[in-house]
Amino acid sequence: MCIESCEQKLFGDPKIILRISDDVNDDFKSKEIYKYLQLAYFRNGNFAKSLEVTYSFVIYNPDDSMMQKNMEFYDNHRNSSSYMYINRDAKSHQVFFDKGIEAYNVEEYSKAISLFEQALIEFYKAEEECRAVCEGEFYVGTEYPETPPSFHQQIIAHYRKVLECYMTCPVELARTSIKHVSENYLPKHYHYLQFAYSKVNKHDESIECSKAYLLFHSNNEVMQAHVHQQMNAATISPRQDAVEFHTRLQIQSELLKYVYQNFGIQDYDETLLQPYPKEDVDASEPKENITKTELGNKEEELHEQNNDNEVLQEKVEENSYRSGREKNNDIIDSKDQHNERMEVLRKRREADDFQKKDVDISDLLHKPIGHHTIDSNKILTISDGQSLVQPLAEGPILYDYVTLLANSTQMLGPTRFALDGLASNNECQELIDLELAGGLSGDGYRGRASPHTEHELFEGLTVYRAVELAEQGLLPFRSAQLYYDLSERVRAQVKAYFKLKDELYFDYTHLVCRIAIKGQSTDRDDLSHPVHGDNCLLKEDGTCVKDNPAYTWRDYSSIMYLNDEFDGGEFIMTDATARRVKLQVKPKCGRLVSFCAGKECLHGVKPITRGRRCAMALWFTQDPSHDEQSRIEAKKKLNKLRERDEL
Ligand SMILES: O=C(O)CCC(=O)C(=O)O
Ligand SMILES: [Fe+2]
Repeated sequence: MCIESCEQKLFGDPKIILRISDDVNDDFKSKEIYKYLQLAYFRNGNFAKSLEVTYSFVIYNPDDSMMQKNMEFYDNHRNSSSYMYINRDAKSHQVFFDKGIEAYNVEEYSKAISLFEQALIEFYKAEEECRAVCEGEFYVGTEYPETPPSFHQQIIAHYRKVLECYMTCPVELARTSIKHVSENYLPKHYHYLQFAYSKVNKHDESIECSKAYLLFHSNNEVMQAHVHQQMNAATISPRQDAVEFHTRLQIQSELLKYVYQNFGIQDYDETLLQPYPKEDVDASEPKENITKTELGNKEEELHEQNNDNEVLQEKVEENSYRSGREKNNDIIDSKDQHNERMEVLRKRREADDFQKKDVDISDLLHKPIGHHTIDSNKILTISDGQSLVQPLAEGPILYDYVTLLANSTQMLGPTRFALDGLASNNECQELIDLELAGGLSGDGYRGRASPHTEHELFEGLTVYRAVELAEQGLLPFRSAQLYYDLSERVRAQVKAYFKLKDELYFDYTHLVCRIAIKGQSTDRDDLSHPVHGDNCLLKEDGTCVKDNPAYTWRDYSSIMYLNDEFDGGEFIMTDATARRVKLQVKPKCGRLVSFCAGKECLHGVKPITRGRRCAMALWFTQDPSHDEQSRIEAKKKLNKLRERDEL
């Protein structure tokens, strides 16, 4: 009642306020109105204004051929150099954002920071205004044509419309033309800011921005790596502005989903529920240089997105159109400024292209995936500690005799690490002897002696069999116990390093040796173990799907190597193509590699061309229903054997 009386005072009797038709509204939205306006200005002899309106229209509607022609007319007009190209509808958040990118491109990071920060303030202000408008007038319209809607139907319809309108706000604010919305627009701010802040040594602010970005795309490897890399990251929260926005967006989306699901609404636009769809991590290469290549890509994206703008702005010249200039200072480019900006962009892109260039994999594309790889131009070889900067541990190292060799960042992807010294030379030798004495040909592979390559033999020994043989007096009890204890040592370290809160269970414990078959192993181009993910099936198109018969419940994998007296046999990790090797680790006694079991950690083993390569391979799960039963049995037997020994 109160609102109504205010409105009546201000706008008069609501009954006589005519509703603006959808057609008129649409014309305003698509800026159709400018077509009339440009003609009116032109007829009136106000070329400057006519150009301004035409330009503003064309930026938004680049496909309109009639207005494009008008634009050409102005371009060719003898006085055109004296007119400015002004976008009268430039949104201030976008203006600040574009200028932020310009500053970033010329490496003026402090300036870029203040521009991006201002862009965020403007964005959130505009988003709030947008939502306020959503709460405005509502007409049920034609949705219930036959009978007038009931009170309850009207409420649902209104509620739905308001929520849908809310959800379109961030999308509309990222719109650059009638057909183009700058994808991922808001998160990009945080992406740029995290980089800019770290450049000016504001590391806490940088982490806040990485964490803000991760709210929108929790799988982004670059941001994850950035957060992991920082010791104090756990104590820093994501930016408050992003948290508030993201939380509200999620609530709105949940409410809208509820409306769709509970009021029988089937015909709805699913994209509305998720304005920032998941980033396709698979499609992007693992980034080796944190943020730089990533930002390089973003720039290109932005460049494309602004292309229409740039083509038009290229024709701009310094001039005397004072009033417009004063009014629209921020959105005017002189030709010189513009050319200079383009040159900086071009150089930057060239540098990034160079960085992005890597070994060509096209020759491998017709070969079955996983079986053949090629080393990246920038392949990283981890062979000993000295070749790497002392890494920052992402989680605690439990044993003082252990040294961290590489963290996730240094291993060029998320959820991985390597360390040295987890087993002594004597311990390694004892396990190798154990395998020699009790290992079975093709164990774990239905007895196939060469399950991965015809050039090698494969043998394995489970912890259960080791204990069983010890029980029968065929193997030393001590060695079986050592096998069990060492695997337990690895489990504890993996759980600690990855800071896992839930329990980590063994899924499978295997002592394995791969043996080069003499005489045929030197001239081969296959792998000892083809590239794969441990919980997914690698498809020809490079995707890795968590499906039967893969061990989909596996979460983490670890290999602890026992020796180095062989040729080849490097553990390798590839990029998402599964063909380009980005990283290789040379096995040696006590060296552990640990990594995620999924598609983000595609790995394999290079051919062993001489000798016998032994390792303890362990697969872990957080699903208690897959806790390795035979291992539990083995433990019981070990306890009994110990008691027997002690008696
Ligand atoms: O032995 C290695 O280095 C890796 C083996 C492996 O990836 C596997 O058995 O799944
Ligand atoms: Fe594996």
